[in-house]
Amino acid sequence: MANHECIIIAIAGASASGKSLLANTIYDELKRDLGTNQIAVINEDCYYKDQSHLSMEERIKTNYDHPQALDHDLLSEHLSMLCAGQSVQVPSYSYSEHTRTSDSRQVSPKKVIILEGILLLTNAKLRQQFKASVFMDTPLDICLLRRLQRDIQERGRTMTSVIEQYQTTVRPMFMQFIDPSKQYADIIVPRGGKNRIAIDMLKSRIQHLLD
Ligand SMILES: Nc1ncnc2c1ncn2[C@@H]1O[C@H](COP(=O)(O)OP(=O)(O)O)[C@@H](O)[C@H]1O
Ligand SMILES: Nc1ccn([C@@H]2O[C@H](COP(=O)(O)O)[C@@H](O)[C@H]2O)c(=O)n1
Repeated sequence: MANHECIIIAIAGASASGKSLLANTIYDELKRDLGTNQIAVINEDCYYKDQSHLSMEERIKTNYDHPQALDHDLLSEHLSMLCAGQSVQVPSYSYSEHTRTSDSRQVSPKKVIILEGILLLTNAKLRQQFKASVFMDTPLDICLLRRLQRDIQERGRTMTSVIEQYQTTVRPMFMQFIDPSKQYADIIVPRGGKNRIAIDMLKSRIQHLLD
């Protein structure tokens, strides 16, 4: 597929603010009209830098909420390739191993790409690639409760480790990088990923851009 035009929508905001839920809801509802070949969700977390050369003790010390933890150059390159009609291999990431796995996911060019991730709006090069951007404005206490539950159930963490990480890096980096990046969003969504009016507005905007 050469000279492929694509619409990239970015969804940013705090950890556990409902980014994945919003991205996956829009994906599920639009794929019925567009077909699965025409829309994909890509998670910024897949672009955390590989740390296989570090010991587990060192990996645990990484600040995963700082922009430097992510390979935004590779993400930007992959978006350019997709928009140029080329397939990409999206890395696969393990939250329990704190590094990339040996797997990857092939993503072929799509008309619509929904990106979701905490630090997407902090990077000027990435921002230029987005047709529209969203910031999830969910209260931080709600995010913390959801993260606590999710990280213990799904990411192999303990209550103590989630609280420790939240105090040392997650909250400070939200204040330093993520919250200020809200200024770059086109749409600010309150109350999280089940906000029906926001879901419908974004779907309409995407349909409009496709027409
Ligand atoms: N509006 C909501 N009501 C109840 N639970 C929610 C809501 N939004 C998100 N969650 C739950 O909170 C957790 C984090 O949501 P998620 O969409 O994965 O956040 P993010 O992608 O921003 O980290 C998930 O377990 C999700 O099911
Ligand atoms: N090895 C890692 C990598 C990332 N994190 C945390 O993930 C959060 C971002 O993912 P969301 O799905 O919550 O948006 C981020 O706040 C990192 O702290 C981690 O704990 N370990």
